[in-house]
Amino acid sequence: MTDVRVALGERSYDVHVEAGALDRAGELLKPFAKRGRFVVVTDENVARDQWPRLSASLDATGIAHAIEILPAGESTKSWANLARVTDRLLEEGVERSDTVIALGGGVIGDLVGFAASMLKRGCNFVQVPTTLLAQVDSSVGGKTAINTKAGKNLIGAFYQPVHVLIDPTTLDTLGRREVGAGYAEVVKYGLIDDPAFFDWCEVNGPALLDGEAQAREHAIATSVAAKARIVGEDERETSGTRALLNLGHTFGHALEAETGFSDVLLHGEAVAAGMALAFRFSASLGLCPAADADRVTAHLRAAQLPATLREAHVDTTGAALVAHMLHDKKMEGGRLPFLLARGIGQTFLDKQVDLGAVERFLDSERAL
Ligand SMILES: NC(=O)c1ccc[n+]([C@@H]2O[C@H](COP(=O)([O-])OP(=O)(O)OC[C@H]3O[C@@H](n4cnc5c(N)ncnc54)[C@H](O)[C@@H]3O)[C@@H](O)[C@H]2O)c1
Ligand SMILES: O=C(O)C(=O)C[C@@H](O)[C@H](O)[C@H](O)COP(=O)(O)O
Ligand SMILES: [Zn+2]
Repeated sequence: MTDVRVALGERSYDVHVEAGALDRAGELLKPFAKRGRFVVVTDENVARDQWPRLSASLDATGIAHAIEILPAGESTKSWANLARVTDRLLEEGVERSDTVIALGGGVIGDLVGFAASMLKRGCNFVQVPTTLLAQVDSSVGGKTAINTKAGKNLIGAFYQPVHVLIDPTTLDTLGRREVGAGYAEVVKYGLIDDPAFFDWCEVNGPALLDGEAQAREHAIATSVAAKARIVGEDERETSGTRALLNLGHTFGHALEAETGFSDVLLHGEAVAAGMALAFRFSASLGLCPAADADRVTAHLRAAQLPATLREAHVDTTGAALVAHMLHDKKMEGGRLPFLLARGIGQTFLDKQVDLGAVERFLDSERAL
């Protein structure tokens, strides 16, 4: 069992990690059920595999509940579903001091968090993440959003949950491909500033991907602690510290846009390819040893994650990918700050990157 505090003044909250916590959720979440009632939003797969556990626990504690079940997948992060969730919360008579539960992966967490930020100008929400990606990354930190025609997460808000409840055993029903996608965001913490954790991933990644409980819990606890520390330092991504969490995402979001935010390329898979590209781009600029870029590429491939444009199912020009990047939220004064690396565990934000060089690099990558 681990508890991590996200320290944000009056918006501080705890992230509670405990195997089996979902079966005790009624008791653990009771303090947030102000009127003895929760509205839970989830998706169809989680409704089938994990909702029965939460619902039984709420029943056992005498907490009334209503549930809204959305379709699964990235396309659920849409204006239409934002309207559907907010309409349902209004129908259910949710008040500002009530708490909505987001039960699911990053898609549900991002969408429901955004809906909660808008409902009567903000009601409480609890994240109960059920994918590895959501447990190590998206449930913590308060970035909420939907996708639009122009790109990824372009409409959203910083809006913190009041609590995060993580039960690693919910991952027992998650598919191998989705576990792999979450693993990319685990590896990210090692690559950002924790080379010893990257070493740990090289040794223990296979066990984690196989669902070995100890490896899984260590990865979740380490990732949540890293994310809480970074978010605590720079909640709204203004100082440059939080931008480190965007390693691989400028390339990755462009790859997701190119594949139409579809099942062809999951977010975590796009991030894996994006991190490999960021390391090889850094090596091509002479910033990072080629051996480190090779090590990153090899580790992601060993985890069956894509590490090249071809492996990410993207066959387009550097210019087309850079055009997607111009929507990146890090754009500042017409320039795009890039996350580059001097080596494993030495990521930094470079504000002077020439987009022409990015374009030429991506064109050269098409041959791989
Ligand atoms: N807010 C943030 O800080 C942040 C961070 C990282 C990623 N994200 C966002 O998260 C999203 C990706 O999240 P994701 O990878 O969790 O995808 P997801 O939410 O689409 O879940 C992946 C799939 O797994 C299914 N699923 C979820 N839990 C399950 C379980 N326990 N058993 C069986 N099936 C289960 C879902 O139904 C879905 O089909 C992207 O939109 C990304 O932009 C946000
Ligand atoms: O929490 C953050 O900050 C992150 O950047 C985490 C990322 O893994 C996540 O995908 C996030 O949603 C990307 O944010 P965006 O601002 O680039 O949309
Ligand atoms: Zn991400």
